[in-house]
Amino acid sequence: MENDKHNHDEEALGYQKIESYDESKVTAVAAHYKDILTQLGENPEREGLLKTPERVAKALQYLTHGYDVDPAQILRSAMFEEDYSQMVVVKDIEVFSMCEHHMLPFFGKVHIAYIPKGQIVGLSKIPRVVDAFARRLQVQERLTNEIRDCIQNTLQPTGVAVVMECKHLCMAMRGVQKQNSVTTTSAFTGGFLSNDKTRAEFLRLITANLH
Ligand SMILES: Nc1nc2c(ncn2[C@@H]2O[C@H](COP(=O)(O)OP(=O)(O)OP(=O)(O)O)[C@@H](O)[C@H]2O)c(=O)[nH]1
Ligand SMILES: [Zn+2]
Repeated sequence: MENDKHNHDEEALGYQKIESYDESKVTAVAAHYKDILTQLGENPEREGLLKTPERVAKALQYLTHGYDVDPAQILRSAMFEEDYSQMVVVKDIEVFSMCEHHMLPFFGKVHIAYIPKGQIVGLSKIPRVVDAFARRLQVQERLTNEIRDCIQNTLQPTGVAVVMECKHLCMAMRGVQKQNSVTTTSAFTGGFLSNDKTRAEFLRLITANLH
């Protein structure tokens, strides 16, 4: 009974609370990681590594749990009619994702704005949508566009703006080894695309030090 209620709540919210893992997937992925440790020249039987394959399998399951989340449903679960038609900006949202090329992290900040057209959304749902797309194998450009498209198509505001600034560990710890470079991507719809003043106002608000 308690369990039924829990599942029902998760369905309504559109996301799963990650407190449990798919044990059969953990076992399968862990077996591969045991082999990988051996291939890397390690001894998977030494004490410090005994539980490592299972930990890595769980970590990867967590870091890709966005595949099991419905981002549009997250927004739909908290949309309210409200007579407010100015820009709403949520800035400095931390984002952690993994590049699909190397499966290494990229992370930074995302700034999001929308201009409501009759409906607003619960503020916390915006970072939840970011996480739903970020906790997958990604490229920064697609992640930026997916967040924009989800907010635009679900909330149907007058415009959406997304700016993301990230460091990519595949560029810092290996490869070209540039530790300080930051990649910025952006995606706009509606007024943010067609109206220079609206876009400038958004860019001013995300760079302003108001608090
Ligand atoms: N556009 C884009 N490229 C990314 C992202 N994350 C990683 N990359 C790039 O994906 C590319 C993959 O290129 P490859 O030449 O196949 O891989 P590689 O030999 O490991 O390349 P290097 O990183 O230059 O050593 C690299 O240039 C990475 O910097 C991302 O989010 N967006
Ligand atoms: Zn990469």
